[in-house]
Amino acid sequence: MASHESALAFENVTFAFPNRLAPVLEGASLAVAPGELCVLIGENGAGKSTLVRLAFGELAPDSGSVRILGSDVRALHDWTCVGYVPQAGAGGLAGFPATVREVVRASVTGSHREARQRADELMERLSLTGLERHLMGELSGGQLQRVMLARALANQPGLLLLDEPTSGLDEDGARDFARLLPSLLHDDRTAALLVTHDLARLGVLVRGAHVVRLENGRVEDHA
Ligand SMILES: Nc1ncnc2c1ncn2[C@@H]1O[C@H](COP(=O)(O)OP(=O)(O)OP(=O)(O)O)[C@@H](O)[C@H]1O
Repeated sequence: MASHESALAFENVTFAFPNRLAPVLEGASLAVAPGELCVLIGENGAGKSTLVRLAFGELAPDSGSVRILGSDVRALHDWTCVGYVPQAGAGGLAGFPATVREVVRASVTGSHREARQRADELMERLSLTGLERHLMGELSGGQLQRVMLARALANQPGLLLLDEPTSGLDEDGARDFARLLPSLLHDDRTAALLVTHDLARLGVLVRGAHVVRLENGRVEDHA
């Protein structure tokens, strides 16, 4: 598939931190098609977080290009087409004095009615029904992470970036998250890049996914 049709495309990307001689990425290429779930694995220090930071345009490649939905990330103006789910606990919302409904609704752009409908739909699909009036501080780690996912999907992004979304969750929390994610992506044709070192716990999710490995600065298909 040509890169302009990919939800996320790294083409021959090389990147080194200024204070380091060895590049973290060295000719790395990766294409995530619309609607595709791509799981990126790799050893500690392989460069997974660096790759995500390049996808956000927070770091710029020394050579090669990073494109999101056809636009070079440096020229991307409307970031509502990208959703982000941080590591469990990293969202910083646990102590936020707001209810689940307020947090999800406030993430939807659009009219009051649209926001209410979309938030209600997301809370239902993420098994948050019944928790709408709960304060963020009253939720378990798994419930909090599902709220983070609802927020990230609020505006039907074309691309979702998830950085170790299940690390720090207990078994049930990780399993629920992995069970819910694929159908949500599928229904909205949302592409996703999910970074993890925890393939085993993502069982269900990984079965339908394109799994790639970052090793020696390059991205290879995982056998
Ligand atoms: N700001 C920085 N300056 C210099 N080197 C860095 C910086 N950030 C990361 N590195 C180095 O870049 C390499 C890749 O780090 P990165 O955090 O991207 O790996 P990772 O695959 O995400 O690892 P982990 O699974 O441990 O999170 C490592 O050698 C790391 O020490």
